Amino acid sequence: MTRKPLMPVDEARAHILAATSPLDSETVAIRASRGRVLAADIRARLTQPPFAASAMDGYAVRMADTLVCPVELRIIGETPAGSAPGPEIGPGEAIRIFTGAAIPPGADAIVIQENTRRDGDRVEILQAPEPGRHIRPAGLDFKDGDLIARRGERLAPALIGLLATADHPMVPVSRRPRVGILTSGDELVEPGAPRAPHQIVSSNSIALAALVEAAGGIAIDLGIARDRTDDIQARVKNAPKLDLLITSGGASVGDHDLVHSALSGIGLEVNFWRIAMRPGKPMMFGDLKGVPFLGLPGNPASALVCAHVFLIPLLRRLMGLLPEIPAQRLARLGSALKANDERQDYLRARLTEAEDGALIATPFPRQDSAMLSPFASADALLIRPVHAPAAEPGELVEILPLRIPADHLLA
Ligand SMILES: Nc1nc2c(c(=O)[nH]1)N[C@H]1C(S)=C(S)[C@@H](COP(=O)(O)OP(=O)(O)OC[C@H]3O[C@@H](n4cnc5c(N)ncnc54)[C@H](O)[C@@H]3O)O[C@H]1N2
Ligand code: MOO
Repeated sequence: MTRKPLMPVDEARAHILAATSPLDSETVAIRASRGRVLAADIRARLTQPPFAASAMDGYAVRMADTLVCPVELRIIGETPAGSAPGPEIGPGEAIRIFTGAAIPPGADAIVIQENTRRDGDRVEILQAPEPGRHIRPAGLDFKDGDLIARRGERLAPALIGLLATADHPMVPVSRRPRVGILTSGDELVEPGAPRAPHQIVSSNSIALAALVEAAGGIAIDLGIARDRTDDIQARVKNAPKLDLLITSGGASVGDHDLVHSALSGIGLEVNFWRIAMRPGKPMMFGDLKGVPFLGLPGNPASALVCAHVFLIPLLRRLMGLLPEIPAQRLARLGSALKANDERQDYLRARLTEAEDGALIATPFPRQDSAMLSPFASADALLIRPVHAPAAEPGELVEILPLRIPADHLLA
């Protein structure tokens, strides 16, 4: 039996991204916006700081009075943060001022209190300030109407703070993708449920749901379908409204691998099936009556590798996220590797640091796609290109970090 050549990983990802588009938007309170993705450019609604402000506790003075120090000035008022600016300072005068307070008219420098000696309503300036020293001009951070955030940016803590500062109590964000996750297999039972000796505990939908939620989506569990066409179809048909359907298992070529035929019976149009990737070869992508469909292999490591390589970019696309700085990094290989075949390999690997600070990626010796224990302690996926020649320790290799907090893990 001859087969079409397997589709390269990059091509498969490009197909997925080309076939999907960002979801519509909604408005949320800025306090509830962490991890969401801006659906519009945002402009400042005020100038920040709105007034020239002192950056230190001390005395507002006129430069002209402090050219020769020490010099004694008369204190004509006191301005804490939150008060209206003090009266205009005339020659020989100063105002006691605190961090964040408005600079009084006439003042053009702040002398920090450590450089003064106070005596009643008089202050001795011991050291001449520099012009404008410790004064934050109005608009130092941004001005009213400035573009301060772009559509497609993820709302991380600093950006949330910026938008709050710019007087935005509500922000427009893209809707969180609703992702239905269907598991299939007669051998599977939920954790904690009674099971026969020939059954195993289902983990894929749970791990995938965790990844979907971490990436900013809403995971909707469609349960475990038995290896029967009608059960697979019924669970999909009865699902609530979805933006993406994922299945795990039943993607391969065995007599009980029914996902393709069952979903084709209810309108699935396959975009591609089988890719040049290990693990993950039987992955499928298509469209089920307008809902994108990603059929992941059942082996737990295969499902999760495919999720990192395809599902996360797909969720990013649905949320309209701007392209990120490529997540891939270079590391030194920690152990020898054999030549690779026609499938791009994603090896679960541990990262350590060399004395010079460089990363060293050492693949786990066992890479069986049924094994989750190496995956759970892996720091990265080490990517072996198609037909890569044998490699020696120390050679540079590409890795996809799993633990460095990328923005998709902030949600
Ligand atoms: N003749 C061939 N056989 C297989 C091929 C092939 O090309 N020709 N491909 C192999 C590859 S590669 C993979 S990957 C698997 C994937 O097969 P399926 O997607 O059909 O997955 P299943 O057969 O349903 O399950 C595989 C394996 O994973 C376990 N599993 C399934 N779901 C879960 C779950 N939710 N939680 C935990 N474990 C799960 C299942 O019990 C099986 O052990 O096919 C190869 N075969
Ligand atoms: O793709 Mo399978 O995932 O090689 O085990």
